[in-house]
Amino acid sequence: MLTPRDIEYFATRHGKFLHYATMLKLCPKDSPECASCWYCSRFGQRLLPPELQKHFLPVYPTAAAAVEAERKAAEAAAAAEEAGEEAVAELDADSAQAEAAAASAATKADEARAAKERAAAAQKAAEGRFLLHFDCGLRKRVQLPAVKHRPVDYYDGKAVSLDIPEAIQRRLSVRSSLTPDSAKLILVMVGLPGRGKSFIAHKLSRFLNWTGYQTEIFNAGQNRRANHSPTNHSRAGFFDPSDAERKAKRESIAMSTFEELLEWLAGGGEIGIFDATNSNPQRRALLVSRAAEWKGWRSGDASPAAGGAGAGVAGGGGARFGVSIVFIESICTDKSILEANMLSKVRASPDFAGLSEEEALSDLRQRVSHYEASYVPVADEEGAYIKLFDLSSKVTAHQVFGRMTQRVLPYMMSLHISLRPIFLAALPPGYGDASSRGDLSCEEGGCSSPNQSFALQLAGWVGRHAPSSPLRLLSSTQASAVDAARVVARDMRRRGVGCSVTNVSCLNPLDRGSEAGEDQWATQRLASMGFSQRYPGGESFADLACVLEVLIVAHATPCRALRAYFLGLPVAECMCPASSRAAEALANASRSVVELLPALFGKWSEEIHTLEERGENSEVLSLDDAVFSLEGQVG
Ligand SMILES: Nc1ncnc2c1ncn2[C@@H]1O[C@H](COP(=O)(O)OP(=O)(O)O)[C@@H](O)[C@H]1O
Ligand SMILES: O=P(O)(O)OC[C@H]1O[C@@](CO)(OP(=O)(O)O)[C@@H](O)[C@@H]1O
Repeated sequence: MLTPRDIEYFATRHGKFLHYATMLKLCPKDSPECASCWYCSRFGQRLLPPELQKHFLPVYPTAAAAVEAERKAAEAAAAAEEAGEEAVAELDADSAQAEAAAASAATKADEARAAKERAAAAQKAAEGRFLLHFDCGLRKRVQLPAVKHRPVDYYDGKAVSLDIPEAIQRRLSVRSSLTPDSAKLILVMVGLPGRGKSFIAHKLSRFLNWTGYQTEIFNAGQNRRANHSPTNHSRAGFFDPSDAERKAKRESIAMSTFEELLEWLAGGGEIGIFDATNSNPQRRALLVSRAAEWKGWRSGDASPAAGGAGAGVAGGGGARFGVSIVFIESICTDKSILEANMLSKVRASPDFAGLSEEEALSDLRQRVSHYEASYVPVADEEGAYIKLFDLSSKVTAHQVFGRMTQRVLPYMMSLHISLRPIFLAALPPGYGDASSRGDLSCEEGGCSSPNQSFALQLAGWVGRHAPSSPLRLLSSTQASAVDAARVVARDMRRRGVGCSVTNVSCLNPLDRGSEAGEDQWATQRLASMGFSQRYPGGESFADLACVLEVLIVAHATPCRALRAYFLGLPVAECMCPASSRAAEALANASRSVVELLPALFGKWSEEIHTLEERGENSEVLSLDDAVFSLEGQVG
């Protein structure tokens, strides 16, 4: 059964969500799009399922107008016919009067015909297009205003000239030369030591892998440490730019690391992150020209004519892959941040093993001053870049185009280094994942008891374990999760701890499409699905990963997907309960909370907590606290 939230969910994911109404633009009948259309595959071509009609008030402004016009036209035609008959009847009595009546009847009949034609045209225009006005209880009923075209400014309706001024054309050609969706992307880190380059690279890699792009980091420092003795290659002197021999060695290490990256891209990788200081324009120019001449051919490959797995081919003859380079530069001038960064670096990096903290700090400072001597920030002429200033308090972007690159920018803007634990609480089966989407007993008339007891247990656990600072609680928009969040929040506030609750539909469970409700093999199937494989008429893990931007409390699938993100594990693997104890805890009825704890370098560790049979505070929470009207959610 479909619920209002199904549509809200659909609309949110498919980007056609208008505040109070959802616009579904259905495919033209029998068009090729039908085959790939989510709506068509689920509901059949252009048919509004009866269960949907039951839950929503369908308002078809154009179609309704057509029906209404048709009704009026029929009325007018009937009236005209009647008037004509009356005129004929009266013809003998008073021919002049009858003639007038007949003329008026003819006019009315003409009007009726015209109205009918208008109605038919409107009906045709409305075909395949419905405006669903839904009344889901979460949102107020609104009557959509009739859509009427009116000029919005003085450009409206005026013909355009196709002669684009030369200056604009020049800009546009640069723009379009940068826009092609290259099959491969190289992110080149730039910045002095201790500016968070490796930290950012790790975060980016985890995020991009999570969203489905094969991403790998190639770190020049790591190569140096692996292939050269630490005595001669770790101390500050090795980084002295005036020492030609050492400089050449550093260049050679960097370029061979870059070659490894290219090699990996040729083997199927999609995004390579090159982690080194890349702190001067000469080095960066070298990387750009090497990537430009590289076409994805590995030394041992057969001739270009043999083709290959290369997707989006950019560039001319014989090109195998298109590859773009974007510089990611971290600039930080805040002295106190830098001091803290230096400390964390000398404590973590093997370069400083065997030195006291003081010696290590002094060596690192000297290394930084060597780099400062030749460091030049990335300039516009060098190509595309994203620059982060002082912990992303300012972000600038230049020539950031293309599908993959555009994924990176919003992530960079929201990147932060604050440390806070994250608790994932998955609702027990029967509340989302295990049944069909939205097929919840809670949905219609309050919660069933297992859910209440889970909410009480969770509240009790949070009361005992959560910090005394305000808690931010995110839940899905499904009633069971909303309920649980509300119970926890009430309890927190009762204890005098602030708790804000946000309900977000992107935390709703994975849509299992036509397989919803087939629970006996759901877990098995879930475990064997690939990252991008979709449930028939439903969604894939990739779809889920694409919409999750905020974190916590919901149903098993989004919780497991979030855990994969934080721990940098493959989403498909984490969906399988057998893959780890934590995955199992988020998949079965064990009623657990998985705590994700920030570790060094933006990494995370996890702990599993099992909720006790009865929450500590269950006695003070009345069941009425857990049951509430969804209407109350609307401000
Ligand atoms: N955008 C940033 N600006 C400044 N410092 C950052 C930033 N991001 C992370 N950091 C901090 O920088 C510290 C050192 O990071 P690291 O990645 O080793 O630097 P680098 O690779 O540039 O030498 C980390 O402890 C991290 O907290
Ligand atoms: O070749 P450049 O661009 O100097 O960058 C590589 C160097 O960057 C450093 C700078 O300190 O990276 P990292 O901090 O990641 O270890 C050195 O270890 C590494 O040898």
